[in-house]
Amino acid sequence: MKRARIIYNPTSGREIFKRSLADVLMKLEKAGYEASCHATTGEGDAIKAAKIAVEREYDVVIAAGGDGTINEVVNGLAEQKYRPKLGVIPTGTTNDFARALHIPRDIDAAVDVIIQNDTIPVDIGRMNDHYFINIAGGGRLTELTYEVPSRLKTMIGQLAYYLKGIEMLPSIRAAEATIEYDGKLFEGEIMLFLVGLTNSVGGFEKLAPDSSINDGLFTLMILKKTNLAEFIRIATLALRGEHIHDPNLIYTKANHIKVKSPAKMQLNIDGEYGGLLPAEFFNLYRHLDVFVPIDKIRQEDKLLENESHD
Ligand SMILES: Nc1ncnc2c1ncn2[C@@H]1O[C@H](COP(=O)(O)OP(=O)(O)OP(=O)(O)O)[C@@H](O)[C@H]1O
Repeated sequence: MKRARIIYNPTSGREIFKRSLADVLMKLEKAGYEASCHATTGEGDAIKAAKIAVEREYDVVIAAGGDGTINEVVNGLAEQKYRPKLGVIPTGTTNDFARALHIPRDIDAAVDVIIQNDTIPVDIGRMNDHYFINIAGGGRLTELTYEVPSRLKTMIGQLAYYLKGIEMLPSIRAAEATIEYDGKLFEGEIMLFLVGLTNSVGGFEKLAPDSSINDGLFTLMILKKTNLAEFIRIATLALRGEHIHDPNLIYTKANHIKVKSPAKMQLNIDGEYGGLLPAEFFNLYRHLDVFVPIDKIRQEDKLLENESHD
């Protein structure tokens, strides 16, 4: 009998998952799984729980929560030799990873996706010693480091705030940066850089419209030094996916990226504070098998290859 471990964040989103837990366990049991669960207790607990699930050789780990919980579960799995297949039940406030994989937000429908048993191998990002599923990046935000506690939104999420008129926009300053990407070199003043895995991030659903979840490549975006008006103009274009040809932006694909700066530039990884530069990024090609609604995925040519069914 296959064994599934549910790791869920009881505080995620509107705390709806707890009420469905018994139904989810029963549904999995009916589908032939021996299922058990772990409720996370706070920051970092899902990492530990995922590592324990690896030690206990579960066949499947199901992360129920928002992107923060999935990020932690992936951080617990990514370095292990044996990696259980990953199921996702998106119950958070932000569910960009699930959206990119067309995993439904309805709990029952998300469990059905796992039961249907179709998986695809998905790329995972590594920034220094940490793993990410959606996006990482950096920019020089004067003062902001101290104003905003550790739980920063993604860089682009911050852009969304700025667009809504929050007064932090003027605190983005250009800084000198050196960015090496797959043998190419950029040197100059930048406002920010982003390293994306999925196409939709923090409400910007067309941020990287051509990104594939399993081609081994990041979408690298480098926004060169601009004035405030230009910055807002480009962010507005990004809402519509029309930023990618803008001359102020380098928009390209890369597998290995190194960034350094003489300035103190802060990093962000999947919406959390990620320390300061320098940073090195690796794309871990098809590193995790994730349950997906294969019919929906098939409609997207990009993800057609290498699906598996067992
Ligand atoms: N029992 C808990 N109490 C408080 N925080 C928790 C608990 N369990 C996990 N967490 C933390 O909550 C963070 C956010 O969780 P998650 O992304 O699942 O939900 P979310 O609804 O998207 O969150 P948020 O609304 O805070 O953005 C996790 O990264 C984790 O560190």
